[in-house]
Amino acid sequence: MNSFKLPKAFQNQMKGLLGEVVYEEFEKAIEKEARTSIRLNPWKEIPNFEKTEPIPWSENGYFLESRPSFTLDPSFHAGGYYVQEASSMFIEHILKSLKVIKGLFLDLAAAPGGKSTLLSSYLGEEGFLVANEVIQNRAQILRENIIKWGLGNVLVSNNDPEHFAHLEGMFELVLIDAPCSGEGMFRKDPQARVEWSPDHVQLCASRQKRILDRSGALVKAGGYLIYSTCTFNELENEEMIRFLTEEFSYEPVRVPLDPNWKIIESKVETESGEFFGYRFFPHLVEGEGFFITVLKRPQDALSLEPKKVKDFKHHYLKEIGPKECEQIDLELGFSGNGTYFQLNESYFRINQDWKNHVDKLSQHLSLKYFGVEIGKKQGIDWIPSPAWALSILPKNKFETIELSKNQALDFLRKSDIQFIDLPKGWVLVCYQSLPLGWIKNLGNRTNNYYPKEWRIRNL
Ligand SMILES: C[S@@+](CC[C@H](N)C(=O)[O-])C[C@H]1O[C@@H](n2cnc3c(N)ncnc32)[C@H](O)[C@@H]1O
Repeated sequence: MNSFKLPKAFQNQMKGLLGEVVYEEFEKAIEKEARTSIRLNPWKEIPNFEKTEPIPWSENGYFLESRPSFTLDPSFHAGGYYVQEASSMFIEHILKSLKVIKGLFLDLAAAPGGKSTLLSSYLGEEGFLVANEVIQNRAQILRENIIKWGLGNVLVSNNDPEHFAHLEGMFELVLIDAPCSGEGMFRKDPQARVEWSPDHVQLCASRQKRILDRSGALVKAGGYLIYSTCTFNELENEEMIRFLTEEFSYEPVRVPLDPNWKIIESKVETESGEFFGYRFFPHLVEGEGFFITVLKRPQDALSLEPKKVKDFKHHYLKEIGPKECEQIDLELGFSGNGTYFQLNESYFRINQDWKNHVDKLSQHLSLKYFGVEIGKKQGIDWIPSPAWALSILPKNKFETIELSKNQALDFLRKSDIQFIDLPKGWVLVCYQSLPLGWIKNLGNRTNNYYPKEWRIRNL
């Protein structure tokens, strides 16, 4: 039983939404323990994962029997899976059922990266995602999670929604997982109950309007805007659909539902017709409270396809010419259509198809990461970066060793590990075949190159 009582005004609001009788069930449900679920990385296989109960709307989502210590599981640090509550995974169903084109996506409020890793998985090698977070230290966590997920199809930026003004009509899909009053988190996060008040709901709604005001025009013609919150009240949900349809031209989208899922469809009357929202109540769904809506940008809206910049100039990003890119690919054992940029001496690789987009994005956004950071070049040698180890790019030029669980945890603690017969030079260390990072055998000692800021502490 939670020691933080539900605020009276919240109880009344929910009774208004659900009725007195159903409210009782709702209240009982939020006093119960939340179920733990994970979403597997479809590009990284965990050999020993025993598939548990699947999440009905997600191909890669599973409920776990109990909550293990994820920190003590090396496969988690290797980006083999992401811990995410089940309702949020519904985005996968939306993308698949609407067959959203795998183009340029934007996740405007992305940290810590739950939904970004889902979008990255959906896009795979065919699309590219801008994962943006306004708060600097949260953008760092987002960067770490994107690097560990490892697909190389993401650019992480640290900007206010305001800074996207020059990118109107550029995105196939814009996701706004808005900061909200967090009513759907009352079970998982009791502190959310303390912070809740009707005034806070109003404050969140004003902030959401500000964010939507700056993002409504970013979607290209025929593309989609997805808006979601982890709160139940109408002010932060249905009202935002009304706001969007008043400010921008959008068409309604209805998402197919299986009645067994018990997701509640909400119909919203607007001047532009009837729109739809989807609410996840914890007494009906095995997941946290959630609201999501999808809107489609009409075909006659603006679209922006970035053109090739002839003389790309940037104050810290350097473009690498095609000849040198080919040479690097050859040296590192990559095939396919990669292109490189250099930033602070380090080389970053992206799929050539997204180069013009990255050129354009880099002119307007504060980049924290993009593609895969390969590493630095020292003479004819490469100093491989931790991000390359964690990426799905090949690492065939290096020796590899498989670690036991205890050795893997020592590596992740950045401790020294004793090895017998370790090859000389850079060695890729893996746990259950999933790469974790690099060590370098200098003969008389071995250095552990796991990033200091990611190391696991006190465990
Ligand atoms: C619900 S969380 C996002 C969770 C994330 N999408 C995920 O699935 O892991 C909302 C995010 O919005 C960010 N945020 C707060 N104020 C904001 C603002 N004014 N504009 C844009 N984002 C904001 C917060 O820092 C937070 O990371």
